[in-house]
Amino acid sequence: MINYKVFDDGQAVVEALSQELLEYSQSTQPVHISLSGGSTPKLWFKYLADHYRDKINWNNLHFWWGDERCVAPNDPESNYGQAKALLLDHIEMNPENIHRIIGENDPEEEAQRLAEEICQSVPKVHGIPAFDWIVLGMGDDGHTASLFPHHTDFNDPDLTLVAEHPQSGQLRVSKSARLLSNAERITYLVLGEGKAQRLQEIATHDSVDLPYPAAKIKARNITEWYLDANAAKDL
Ligand SMILES: O=C1O[C@H](COP(=O)(O)O)[C@@H](O)[C@H](O)[C@H]1O
Repeated sequence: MINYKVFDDGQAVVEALSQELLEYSQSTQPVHISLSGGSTPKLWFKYLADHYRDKINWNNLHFWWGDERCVAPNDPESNYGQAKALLLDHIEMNPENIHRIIGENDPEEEAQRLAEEICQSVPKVHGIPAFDWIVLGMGDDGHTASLFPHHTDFNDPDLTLVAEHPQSGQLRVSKSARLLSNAERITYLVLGEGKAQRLQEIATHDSVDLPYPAAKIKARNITEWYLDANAAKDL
């Protein structure tokens, strides 16, 4: 049974996510959170900067990313650059708690460096780093992070990898399926009518019969989908 949380609109979705982040920030332990890239989280980042800047204890949180385009942070394609402009530049957060994927580095070396940083910083469960909360998006094609349909090795033993976007050929550094799946909690954040058909397909098929990483990757404990009414219209 897929755990859907459907809200009237995107604003209501990001308000709910912001409340979740606020609760994490009240923890007495450091909390490791992985943010999604792409266009969908823009609304959330802006909302956090506008409404939660002074409420959240940012320094209890560590921010990571699910994936990054192999570009510099000032490139409009950069996931980190987007989060910086919309959120990080507007809050007081210790720079040491911001673990960006360095998109301008050599991709293979960066994937290796990132895996080492994760291993050094994130507490392990079953011998694998276990993020407290991973927020992921879903592309129209069913990809998540930079794990693409028909191009993902779900048995890859590595924690990170270099992926090539199947259409554009753009290189990206991504968390692997193994690392994502060891999270305590995964929240898919999916907004808009453009995603409705893919969501309907995922809702009506067993994930083993689908090629979509977003359908297959589930957390150790909680896997949930935060949707607006447009995205959920065919469920
Ligand atoms: O998890 C993710 O999902 C998105 C999907 O992007 P969107 O533009 O449709 O919101 C992906 O491309 C992104 O890099 C990733 O972090």
